[in-house]
Amino acid sequence: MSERTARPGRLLESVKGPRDLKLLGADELPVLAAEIRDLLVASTARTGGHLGPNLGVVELTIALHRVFDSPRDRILWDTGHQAYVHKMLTGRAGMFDTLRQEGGLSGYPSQAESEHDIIENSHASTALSYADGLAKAYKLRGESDRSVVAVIGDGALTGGMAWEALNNIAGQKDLPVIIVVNDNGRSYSPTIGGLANHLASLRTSQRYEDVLDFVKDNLTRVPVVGPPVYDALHGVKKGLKDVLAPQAMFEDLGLKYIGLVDGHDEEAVEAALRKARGFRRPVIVHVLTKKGFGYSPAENHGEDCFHSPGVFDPLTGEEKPKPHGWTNVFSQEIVRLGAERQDIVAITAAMLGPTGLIPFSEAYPDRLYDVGIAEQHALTSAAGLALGGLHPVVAVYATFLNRAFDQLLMDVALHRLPVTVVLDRAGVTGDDGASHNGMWDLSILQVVPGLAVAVPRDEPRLRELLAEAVAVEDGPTVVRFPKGPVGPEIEAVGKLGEMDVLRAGDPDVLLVSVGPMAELCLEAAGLLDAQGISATVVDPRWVKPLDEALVAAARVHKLVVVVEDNGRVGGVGDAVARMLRDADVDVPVRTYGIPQRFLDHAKRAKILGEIGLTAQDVAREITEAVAKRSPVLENHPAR
Ligand SMILES: Cc1ncc(C[n+]2csc(CCOP(=O)(O)OP(=O)(O)O)c2C)c(N)n1
Ligand SMILES: CC(=O)[C@@H](O)[C@H](O)COP(=O)(O)O
Ligand SMILES: [Mg+2]
Repeated sequence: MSERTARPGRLLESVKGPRDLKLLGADELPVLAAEIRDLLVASTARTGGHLGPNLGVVELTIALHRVFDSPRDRILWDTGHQAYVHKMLTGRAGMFDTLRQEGGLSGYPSQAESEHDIIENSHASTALSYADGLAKAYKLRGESDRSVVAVIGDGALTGGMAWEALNNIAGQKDLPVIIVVNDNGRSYSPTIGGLANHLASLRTSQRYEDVLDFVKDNLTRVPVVGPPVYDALHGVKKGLKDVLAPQAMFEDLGLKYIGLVDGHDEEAVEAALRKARGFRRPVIVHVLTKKGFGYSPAENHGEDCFHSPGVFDPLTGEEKPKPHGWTNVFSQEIVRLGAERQDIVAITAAMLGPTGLIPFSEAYPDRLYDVGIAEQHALTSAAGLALGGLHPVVAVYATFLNRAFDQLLMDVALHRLPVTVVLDRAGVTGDDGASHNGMWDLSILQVVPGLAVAVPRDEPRLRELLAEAVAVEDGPTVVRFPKGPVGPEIEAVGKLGEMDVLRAGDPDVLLVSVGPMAELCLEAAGLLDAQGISATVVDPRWVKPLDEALVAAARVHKLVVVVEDNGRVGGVGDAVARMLRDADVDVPVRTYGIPQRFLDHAKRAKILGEIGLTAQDVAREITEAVAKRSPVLENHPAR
């Protein structure tokens, strides 16, 4: 590839929208594709982002925008992580140096950015349902000439919602929904399950590999592909078609099927899409692509084809090393616990690497279940495993647990089953925007009877609380921790019931620190001290159920303050207030947490500053609150 900048190349620069794209000649498209790949690599190298998935859909996206008339026709991207190319072709190529930066381009489709983005997704397997609804709406409004195209990956196709939607779409013969299955054989890691095995048996056909290699060598490495190359290419493709049977499965469901289509042959994809558009009924276009295509460090990145690298060197693909993080600690500890306890099994919903379960899967391959992007199934399957005498540990991002709430409530908790849910990426995550902040779990989990929730403040506490969680055998447990590096170790100076006292104070303020908020709380306590306000800092460790010792502690303080990296509504702060109310303790309770709104993408530290989750903000507000209630403190010489 040529030298990379985060600026679009000449041809890409000239494409201000799909209309310009349609004017390009066939000979210009490989050049455009190469420029898009250059920009993808250059920009994600600087900002991090979903490189592999986007490298794989370059030709597919070009073809989609040449065939359909967006935004009148609607192109929906399932999950939305692979929409960078779509952004580039809809007038946003010049903004890629701002990708995932504050005020810059979002990493997912965004209505605010473009009329070409109608859904703001990023949780997987939803696009077919949106498409179903949109197409029904257009039909009812007499706009059936509009096409609705949903692009869904083989990974997202493992999600239950996708199958619920397929069932609906297939049942409506006059609904012009085009489902493009972008089949690259991978989620983060290879896609699992019966469907995936079936697709894999076609993909791994040697003939097909030959085609991909041929395309790779001839189509993308030269700026312009001449007729001899295409002739040869189509010759090979014809051979391929003769050998591989179409997917009977989709046709059996009642969907028209077009495939297999070589997703890196732009002309072939265009032809397939035009044919699909002509049907005016539900149709599947089965496109084969290679994740990371055209950038060898991604293609050869065995673990996940550079699904979402952080900052990296664009020339070598070498990633900036990540500091020791919470996920690593969990990763090590679950392996250790697995050695002690043969009944511990682990479950991931298609996120083996990101949740730190690779070492567990290597140590105990028979005790690891990747269930696909299927969080709901993960929880109820865990219930089954527990009913069968095992102790499942379900490792999932906090934001994705939202989907499996009912399963946790009814299938696990109602049965008082020993399932431990480990929530990674809890709290403000930042770069991935509104949908990826883990800011709801501590609120929704409050209502689950019999569930115990632990929030470790540092590495030793994560090890300790995880061990305590898997030791619980009469009901479910949750352990939650944030994204990123684990902070300094904070030793307790005493105990109040089962709570750790991190700082002993006089009876002014009781600071209840939730997990990693301990650092902030101790700093705030120091700032308060300078103002003549004494703060006791406690870490409950288990935030559900709350320790009864909190009631006695609250009674002897003038103000109780709860600091949590979770939505302010319904979280630990509200639970503390309720507990004190129920115990007739008349002391004001303040909660510092995430305001109840969807947060724009930015760095975590920046967001925390903006929402007032800093030691300075918390100390200042406490000082004001205390001053209002205590004339003695108001007259303190420090102020
Ligand atoms: C409900 C949900 N669970 C997990 C994820 C995390 N996730 C993001 S992309 C991805 C893999 C998607 O695979 P696929 O649809 O095949 O797209 P590809 O990246 O291969 O193009 C996963 C598991 C998610 N976005 N949503
Ligand atoms: C699209 C998606 O849901 C994930 O790929 C997400 O972007 C991962 O973020 P992390 O970098 O926190 O693993
Ligand atoms: Mg895939």
